[in-house]
Amino acid sequence: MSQNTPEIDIVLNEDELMAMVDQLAETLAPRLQGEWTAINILIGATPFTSDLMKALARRNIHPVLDALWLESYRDARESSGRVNVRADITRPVTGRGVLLIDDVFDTGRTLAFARQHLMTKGAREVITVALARKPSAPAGPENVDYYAFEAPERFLVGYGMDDRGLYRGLPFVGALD
Ligand SMILES: O=P(O)(O)OC[C@H]1O[C@H](OP(=O)(O)OP(=O)(O)O)[C@H](O)[C@@H]1O
Ligand SMILES: Nc1nc2[nH]cnc2c(=O)[nH]1
Repeated sequence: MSQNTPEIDIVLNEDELMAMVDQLAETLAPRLQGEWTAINILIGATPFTSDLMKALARRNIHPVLDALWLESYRDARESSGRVNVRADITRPVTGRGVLLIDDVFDTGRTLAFARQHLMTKGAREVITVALARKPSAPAGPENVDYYAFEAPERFLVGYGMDDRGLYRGLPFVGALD
């Protein structure tokens, strides 16, 4: 990488990522029968959502795809403690199952907010899925329902995850100090 790029340690390479996403789709497929909406939590979950949707489609599962733009970190490496809605979903979810898709589950605030937001809109049930789960993330009833891997307690970048807007396009998951 260029001189101005910090040292990024590879946590998961592209092949490992694809295998994990495929395994998640295999696990989720039996639960996604009937009327489901998959919601990409913008911006970070976009590459993961794209690959998960393809893996589900290969299993003949075709949820409606929508997006919910939430923001709580902006350019910081710690949560602001508030979740702001920058743009809401575009189709009703009343009576539908909702699969909320996020890249990383850290303090759990974003998915807790999103779950409540979708239940208030009348979703029949909400399932949460994240690519990565931090070891310090909430357990018990606040836990994410499904995740692909337990990440190190470091700041993750790549495969959608950013540092001040950078590195979302990296095809692997990396960690910065
Ligand atoms: O579990 P939490 O502590 O809430 O952290 C997880 C959230 O943090 C990031 O969002 P961010 O606010 O940085 O927006 P982004 O998706 O645009 O990067 C990430 O995409 C998750 O949505
Ligand atoms: N990019 C990025 N965003 C996060 N939001 C919560 N945790 C993280 C993280 O480790 N990396």
